[in-house]
Amino acid sequence: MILVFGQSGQVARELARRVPDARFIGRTEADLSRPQELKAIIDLAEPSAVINAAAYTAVDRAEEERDLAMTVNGEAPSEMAAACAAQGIPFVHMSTDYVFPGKGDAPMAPDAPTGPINAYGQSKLAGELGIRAVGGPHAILRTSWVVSAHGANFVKSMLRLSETRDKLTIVADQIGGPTPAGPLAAACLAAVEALKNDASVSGTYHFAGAPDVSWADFAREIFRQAGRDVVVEDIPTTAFPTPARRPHNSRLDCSTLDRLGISRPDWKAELTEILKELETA
Ligand SMILES: NC(=O)C1=CN([C@@H]2O[C@H](COP(=O)(O)OP(=O)(O)OC[C@H]3O[C@@H](n4cnc5c(N)ncnc54)[C@H](OP(=O)(O)O)[C@@H]3O)[C@@H](O)[C@H]2O)C=CC1
Ligand SMILES: Cc1cn([C@H]2C[C@H](O)[C@@H](COP(=O)(O)OP(=O)(O)O[C@H]3O[C@@H](C)C(=O)[C@@H](O)[C@H]3O)O2)c(=O)[nH]c1=O
Ligand SMILES: [Mg+2]
Repeated sequence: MILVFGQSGQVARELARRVPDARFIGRTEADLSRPQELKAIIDLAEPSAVINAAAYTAVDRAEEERDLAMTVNGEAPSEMAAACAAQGIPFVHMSTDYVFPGKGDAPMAPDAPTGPINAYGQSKLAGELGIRAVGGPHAILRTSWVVSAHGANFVKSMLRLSETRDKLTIVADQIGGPTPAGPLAAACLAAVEALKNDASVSGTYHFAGAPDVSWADFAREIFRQAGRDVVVEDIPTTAFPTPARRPHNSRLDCSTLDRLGISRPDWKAELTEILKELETA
């Protein structure tokens, strides 16, 4: 039995579709702000693998709640990794493009130097370092710009804004790969299988949708596919002030994914599926 931390989040819901017999632990059963309780939960469940799909993901709010973000994203995953290592079972975790400073325009390889420029990124980097320090069989999948028919994400924000606006200004100088949560959940499961067969695939991987685009281009494709008549105006990041700084370059070099037997998903095709799901919801 696979144990999943997270229940209502984007990736947790997509995992539930693919492995209905996994056990999903929500916030009421395991609060990641209390990491010291996680080992007992894992020990008691005796899972064959653990996937952590829970995280503090409110990027702007994290600037105000640094300690909470650090506990949930930094300490909790390290505790999970330690419990998994003690049992000798695979631990799969997700991290983010926001661990990088985002300079230049070349895609970042998994071993490129990190240097987060916001509190969320710092907390996610702490989680990565903790998991690696434990040293058990693990996979860290760094992903970016996750979207799905559920939860809070850019696709749903854009559709909501289009109800009241016929023109939007969207930043065009932050570039990255929008990542559909369904294929990301499948990638987590592929990582579990790969680790079961061969623990030497342990390490950090990049998994993002292709092709890389700006948020403005992403918004235009959302409105095109959804048939919404909204004009998107390109603006620089400086014209859209937010509490958290965001990296300009979020391109992830995903070329080592073949070690897990997977490749980058085509986000435009997946967006079509997400919009269909939202229409019938
Ligand atoms: N969303 C994105 O754009 C990106 C996400 N990632 C990473 O991918 C992974 C999955 O993200 P995604 O599915 O989008 O995240 P969501 O924000 O959709 O879901 C996060 C989940 O974590 C849960 N959670 C938050 N705080 C706690 C807590 N203290 N105790 C227990 N559970 C908690 C939330 O529960 P509740 O519903 O009760 O609040 C929610 O179910 C995360 O590791 C994230 O950092 C990486 C790059 C981009
Ligand atoms: C609503 C809106 C957003 N924007 C910009 C702000 C921001 O740069 C970009 C995306 O906005 P969001 O609030 O969705 O971005 P954000 O929540 O920071 O998304 C990030 O979440 C975390 C969890 C990650 O790990 C990252 O990979 C990334 O997905 O769009 C505009 O330019 N105009 C607008 O009208
Ligand atoms: Mg957000």
